[in-house]
Amino acid sequence: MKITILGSGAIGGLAGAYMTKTGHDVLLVDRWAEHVAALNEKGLFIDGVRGEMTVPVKAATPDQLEGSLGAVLIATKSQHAVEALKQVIPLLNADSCVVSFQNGFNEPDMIAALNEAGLPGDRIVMGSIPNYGGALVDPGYVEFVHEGPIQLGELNGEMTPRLQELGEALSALTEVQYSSHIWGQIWAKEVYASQVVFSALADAKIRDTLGVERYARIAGAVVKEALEIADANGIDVQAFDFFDPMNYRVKTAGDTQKLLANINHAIWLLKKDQDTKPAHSFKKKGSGIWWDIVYRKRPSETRSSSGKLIDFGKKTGADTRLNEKLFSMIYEIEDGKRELGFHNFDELEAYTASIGKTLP
Ligand SMILES: NC(=O)C1=CN([C@@H]2O[C@H](COP(=O)(O)OP(=O)(O)OC[C@H]3O[C@@H](n4cnc5c(N)ncnc54)[C@H](OP(=O)(O)O)[C@@H]3O)[C@@H](O)[C@H]2O)C=CC1
Ligand SMILES: CC(C)(CO)C(=O)C(=O)O
Repeated sequence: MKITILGSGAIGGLAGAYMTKTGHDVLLVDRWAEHVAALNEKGLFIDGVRGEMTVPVKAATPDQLEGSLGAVLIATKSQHAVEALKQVIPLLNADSCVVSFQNGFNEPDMIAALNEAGLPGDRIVMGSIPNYGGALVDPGYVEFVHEGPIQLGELNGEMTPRLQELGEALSALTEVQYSSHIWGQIWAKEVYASQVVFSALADAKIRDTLGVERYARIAGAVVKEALEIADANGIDVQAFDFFDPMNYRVKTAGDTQKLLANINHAIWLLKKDQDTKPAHSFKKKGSGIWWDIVYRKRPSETRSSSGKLIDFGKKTGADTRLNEKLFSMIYEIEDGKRELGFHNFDELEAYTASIGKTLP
């Protein structure tokens, strides 16, 4: 199966390297010209949870694309998903397969862009959520930060030959979980993402933010509200390895303990592979949101992914105040109007109490 990956950073780069290594015909595409040059000259260097290796890969910039692309995986940040897709629309046809291989509610916008070009978007687009983690450190260098499965599914829930074929190719990297409810899976990652965004209010390790009960309680309240936004939209939010929505439907103090246990379990899952690698000093200490703000010094994908959660909430009249406050604090940090730091947690804690959303 020929596979073209648009956006070959942490997520796209790792998938592309492992699939290439097992003999698949993969082209890694990225708009960062130095990264593409390094990939072609030296291959992709990977370190982190599985040790070090260099994988020779084929890479190109988007303007070099021509001919048939095979299955297209879009692994940019969500704010770049549609523009990445639009670049390749002239090379697609009604039988093409395009996978949103990233976080965020990207599929409806991708379908709309394809429909606008006269292509059957709902047939072409497939959904996915990668749950392994990494960081694009330098051109040609990705740190593999934690293990995790990939969820993959047709938007109509069917098991199709192309889904199976792509799943088999991706299993060169990690476990592929076929989902008949991929939209509920995508929502689950976005609901959970509210606590990921929360942890980026300070330049600190996840264990020092979500790992502290006082802060985990605020994060839990934010995720609880996000889940209520999903409920208001009639979404069947699915569980995944870091997150079980059942644990966030809090009514009693006992329920809060279950929620805190879920957060601790997520931290354990994200960190367990790193704990066995004391020789490697991990560069990525927080989430992808933290990585963009602190390490790459640029806006994260919060506006384009979590921002849409607020739009979904407003459309259905759900209460979005806590998530809106949190995201506005991140936007202020990105716009240089607010400092990163633990004072942000104090402010959000006070706001949570002021609107009566402190967990019991
Ligand atoms: N990293 C992680 O641990 C995890 C990430 N995810 C999700 O996966 C997605 C990808 O994240 P990640 O791999 O970290 O992102 P990275 O920033 O590491 O990589 C994305 C790459 O795509 C490039 N790009 C942007 N627009 C285009 C375009 N139009 N054509 C070609 N290349 C383009 C970017 O270039 P430029 O820098 O110029 O924008 C960048 O090099 C995100 O949605 C993220 O939330 C999910 C689970 C874990
Ligand atoms: C799962 C998690 C939090 C960790 O890699 C992620 O999706 C990210 O870093 O953006």
